[in-house]
Amino acid sequence: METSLVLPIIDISSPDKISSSTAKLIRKACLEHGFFYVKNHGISEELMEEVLRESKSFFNLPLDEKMSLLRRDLLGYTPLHAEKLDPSLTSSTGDSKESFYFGSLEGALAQRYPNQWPPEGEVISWDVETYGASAHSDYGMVTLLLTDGVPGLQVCRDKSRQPRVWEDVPGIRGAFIVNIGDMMERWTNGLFRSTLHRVMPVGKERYSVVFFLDPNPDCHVECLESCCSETSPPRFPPILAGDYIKERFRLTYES
Ligand SMILES: O=C(O)CCC(=O)C(=O)O
Ligand SMILES: [Fe+2]
Repeated sequence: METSLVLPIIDISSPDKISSSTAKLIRKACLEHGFFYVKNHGISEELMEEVLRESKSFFNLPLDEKMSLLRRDLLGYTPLHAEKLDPSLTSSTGDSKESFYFGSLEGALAQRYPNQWPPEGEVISWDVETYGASAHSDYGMVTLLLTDGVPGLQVCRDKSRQPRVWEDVPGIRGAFIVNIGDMMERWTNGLFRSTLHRVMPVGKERYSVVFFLDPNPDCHVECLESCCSETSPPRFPPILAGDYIKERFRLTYES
């Protein structure tokens, strides 16, 4: 059964003076759902709309131009059906989703993982395609999601329950949807929840822009002292962030 989920909407205006009550609200949302909205984040609606417009222009480029930017070392273009976010699915076709990944613009990470960009002035307009992403949780720490308002995103709050119960997460104009990723779940010993989610096709094109905040590749991710005790020992072995992400990508692209 699919219902709409009412997630907390957290006002983060004045981040320099973020009050302890706001921090408490964020903590509560991470404990309860691993998903919430943030509003008054300081990014203008014009900029959010422009980013969605540029995305449409990029994905409307001829396939051979997009393929010339094919994903190398995690970053670049991934064509339709190249990813299967739920590697356990037995169907042979991957997700009905095209992506363009880019990372840091400067610094050591940008040198290690160079971005690929289309030539300037190449992006034009509109296309019709349906995007879907099979059930998965995100790999990193925190994800910020901007959608064009077309529905499709659903979460499953209890991944251990069968059959899975999926609830719609509607977009809220001007707000970002925020969700916790697996490495944050590992750090907090499962206290902060990395919630299973998916995107259902809704019969029309849908654009989303996603920011994945990941630890640096050489970061050791292991249970924080404050999140474990004798009665609640670490549930996940320590991992190196770079190795973990690479393995998740491998499963996504090779299954
Ligand atoms: O497009 C969306 O709403 C979510 C996309 C997503 O879950 C992802 O890229 O990890
Ligand atoms: Fe996701």
